[in-house]
Amino acid sequence: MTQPGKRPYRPKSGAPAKGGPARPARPRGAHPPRKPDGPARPPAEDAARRAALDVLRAVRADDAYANLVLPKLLRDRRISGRDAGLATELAYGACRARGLLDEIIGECSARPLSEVEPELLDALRLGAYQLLRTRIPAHAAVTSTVDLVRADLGSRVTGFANAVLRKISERDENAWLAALAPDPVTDPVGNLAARTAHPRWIARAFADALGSTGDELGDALRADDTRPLVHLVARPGEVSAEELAAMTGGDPGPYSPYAVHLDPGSGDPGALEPVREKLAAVQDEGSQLCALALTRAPLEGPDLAWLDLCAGPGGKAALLGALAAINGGTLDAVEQAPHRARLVEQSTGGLPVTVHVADGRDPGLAAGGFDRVLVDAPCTGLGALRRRPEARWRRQPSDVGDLTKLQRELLTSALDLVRPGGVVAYVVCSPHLSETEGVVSAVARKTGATVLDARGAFPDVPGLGEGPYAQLWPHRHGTDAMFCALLRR
Ligand SMILES: C[S@@+](CC[C@H](N)C(=O)[O-])C[C@H]1O[C@@H](n2cnc3c(N)ncnc32)[C@H](O)[C@@H]1O
Repeated sequence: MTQPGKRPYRPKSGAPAKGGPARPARPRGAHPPRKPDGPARPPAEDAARRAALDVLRAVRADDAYANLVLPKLLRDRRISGRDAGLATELAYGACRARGLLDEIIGECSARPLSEVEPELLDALRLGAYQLLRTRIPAHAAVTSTVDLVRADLGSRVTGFANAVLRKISERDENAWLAALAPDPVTDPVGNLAARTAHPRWIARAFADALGSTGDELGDALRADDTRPLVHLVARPGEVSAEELAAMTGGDPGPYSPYAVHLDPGSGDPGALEPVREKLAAVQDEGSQLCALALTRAPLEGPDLAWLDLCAGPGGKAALLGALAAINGGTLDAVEQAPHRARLVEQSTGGLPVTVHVADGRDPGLAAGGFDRVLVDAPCTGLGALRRRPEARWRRQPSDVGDLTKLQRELLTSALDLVRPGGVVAYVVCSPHLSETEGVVSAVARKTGATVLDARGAFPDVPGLGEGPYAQLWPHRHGTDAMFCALLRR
């Protein structure tokens, strides 16, 4: 069974049959001989699945990020072309669908999942994903997975793996969902959470923010399985979006005057000449819009001193610094983590930006000393799940409480640092109402700050919500789900 809208993987015709006679068991830990000039490589036909399995293991055992581990692993093992495509589909797909895969594996396992050794469970996830969400023939999915299990764990568990996978293969994904997903009438959010392989609490958070438990909620959740286009930001004063589009073969973005969208498959954006020469950088168009919203809010009086209170790694600081340079102003950029502060220094080199390694809650800067302040606060990142395949299962509802406390403290500090009449933009990459409206309304109540209608600072962007906040969405705008509130002290 394939997901609607997903391009299924089709094995190359003439590919070696995986359902053929069983190969002799390879003793545990044994691999093909190491070539003198490189690392050990598994047989070519299994290189993709081996890579995908190693990514699943790194994500589980080391808390690694799949989208950082996989490209390195493909490079190191010299996996390219069709094999790299398959490895990517399997690794990212199995990470995204993990909760759903586990539920189905649990139904087919004679023992509880908590008693299945983690390395075996990784392999079962890889096999289940192939069975349920690709067009790889069932016998190939089962046999190749059992081969990996045998190579890594020995023959003692191959019978168990084989039995579980064969049982999974008796139904397609829709049939499993019909059996396992909550009833769509009495529990529409639970049903969509299961159908789109999201934890229920995240589907609930999206439903609350959208005011939808129906089609739009489904669209929002499905957007987390799409691969985002790469967006560039043209550095103001250096190059226009039109010039950058001509230099890169991309298209100007629909909303930000500095955005360029690259075609899928245009390769590593870091290798593009305008990016190497710092005329442009990779930045989601939604992030550009939120940084611009700070500069677009109406302001009376001086407008030269700007502050970015959570600046690392420096994407918004670079855009704000370039605009400040054009206006004859300056930007102070605060970042708590020293290594991220160094990234801010790198991204803002040559601009009128001063970087401070400090806690934004008490950065040691003059109270009331700034005309405009950006708080791009640490958050759950639920608005960028499409960028982090494993994130939806790693984040926990308990994360929200700690983060909202920090967010309230940072926003309160920003309102102390801005001058009377000045503007604060509060931004998070999450639509979770506790992190968005909850934080802003609590702080506005406590400090007496005025909440402005932020939508006016997003000209020509439709579908921002009921206001006074601006909420972007991947399924509406093609951006991350960024939230922006504007407050006046
Ligand atoms: C969402 S990121 C900011 C992204 C950044 N504005 C950009 O566009 O590149 C939040 C940043 O806040 C930093 N941070 C976390 N707690 C902080 C604190 N108490 N004070 C200052 N920075 C903090 C994190 O290290 C992280 O770099």
